[in-house]
Formats: sequence, C-alpha cells, structure tokens
Amino acid sequence: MPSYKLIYFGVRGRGELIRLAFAASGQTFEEDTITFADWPELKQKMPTGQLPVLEIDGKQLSQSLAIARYLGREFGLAGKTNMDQCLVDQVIDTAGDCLTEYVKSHFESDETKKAELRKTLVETTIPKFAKIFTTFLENSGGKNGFFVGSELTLADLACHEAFTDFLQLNADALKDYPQLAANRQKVEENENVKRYLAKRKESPI
Ligand SMILES: N[C@@H](CCC(=O)N[C@@H](CS)C(=O)NCC(=O)O)C(=O)O
Repeated sequence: MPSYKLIYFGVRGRGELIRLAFAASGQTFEEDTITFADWPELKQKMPTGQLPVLEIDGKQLSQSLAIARYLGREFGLAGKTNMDQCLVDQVIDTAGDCLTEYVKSHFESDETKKAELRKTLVETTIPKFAKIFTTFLENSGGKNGFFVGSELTLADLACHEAFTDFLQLNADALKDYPQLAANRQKVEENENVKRYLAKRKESPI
C-alpha cells in the first residue's frame, strides 16, 4: 500500500473531493495542513506554486481533479468503462465550475458586491447547476440513485461537495430537485462517507 500525504489548507475547497475519495474507499492518508503564515515559503517548493498537492510515496502530484481521478481509478470510483468515466468526468468538471462560481463571492471583500454576487448565486447560478446535474442524473444511465453505474463514484462525491457549498447559501437549494436530493442522501448513507462527514469540521468553503 503506498503512503499518501495530502498537502492543503484547513478548508474543504479544492482538497475535499480528494479527501472524500479516500474516505469513501476507507483508505488512510496523512494530512499536512498548511497555515496561511507558512504558505509563502512552502509555495516556492510546490510544482505549480499552488495546493492541493498529493504525495504518493514522496512523489508530488498537482491539480486537484487530476489527483481525484487518479485516486478514483485506483479505488474503483472512476467508472468502469471509458464511456462511464466520461460520464463521471462531466459531473466532476461541472462541480469544478460550481466551485469557481462560489469562490467569487466568498473572496469578494467589498460587502455590497459580495451581496450582489450571492444574490446571483442563489437566484440564478445554483438553480442552473441543479438543472444540469439533474439532466446528468437522468441521462447517464445510473441506477440506485447514483449518477453512473450502480455504485458510488467520484461523480456522486463531486456533486455532494458542490452542494455542500451551495446549501450554506440557500438551505432550500435542493427543494425543487428531488433526484439530486435523493442522490445526496445516497452519498450520505455510504457507511465510510457517513463516518467521515460525522467527524468533519464545519468550513465555509
Ligand atoms: N487548478 C488548480 C487550482 C489550485 C488552486 O487554485 N489552489 C489555491 C487554493 S484552492 C492555492 O493554492 N492558492 C494559493 C496561491 O495560489 O498562492 C487545482 O485544481 O488544483
């Protein structure tokens, strides 16, 4: 078994799909949580000058989604066929788009602009993504409430993570999307994920 070390900040952010992939697979990994005070020095030593970085037996991998997909393939969460992998990937990349939108408001320092960005997120962006994910759920041929195949994949984990952000802005964000709400529940019923979520610290991002 290789040794895994995830280097990231103490937030969910772009590290969380990686953590969820480890958690769902019951795989152990070490976490090196970087403080913002320590970051400028460490930044120089990271391949892209950004985090997350996953070290596998000391080899450094960058780019959160490349890392998540690698782990997905290692742990059987990536989809079984080439087509299934693409169906999983379209959900992962859409969840990445969700995060990109969410962080715009999160890191906005002007309170008036922040409120405007949040209003757009709640009224327009979140419903738009909820519809896209629902279409994926309907069209990807998944069974048992999962996006792809008949078991949990990175697609389910990525959508769960995107809505962890969105539900903080609007607790009713899934009210009109029953298939998505049911998919979220399926993820949370996974015993490994349930254990992980029960211990996870609250984080705004
Ligand atoms: N495309 C990269 C983006 C990585 C990224 O934006 N990392 C941010 C944290 S989420 C970071 O390292 N920020 C600190 C910096 O750029 O100095 C990925 O998905 O890993």
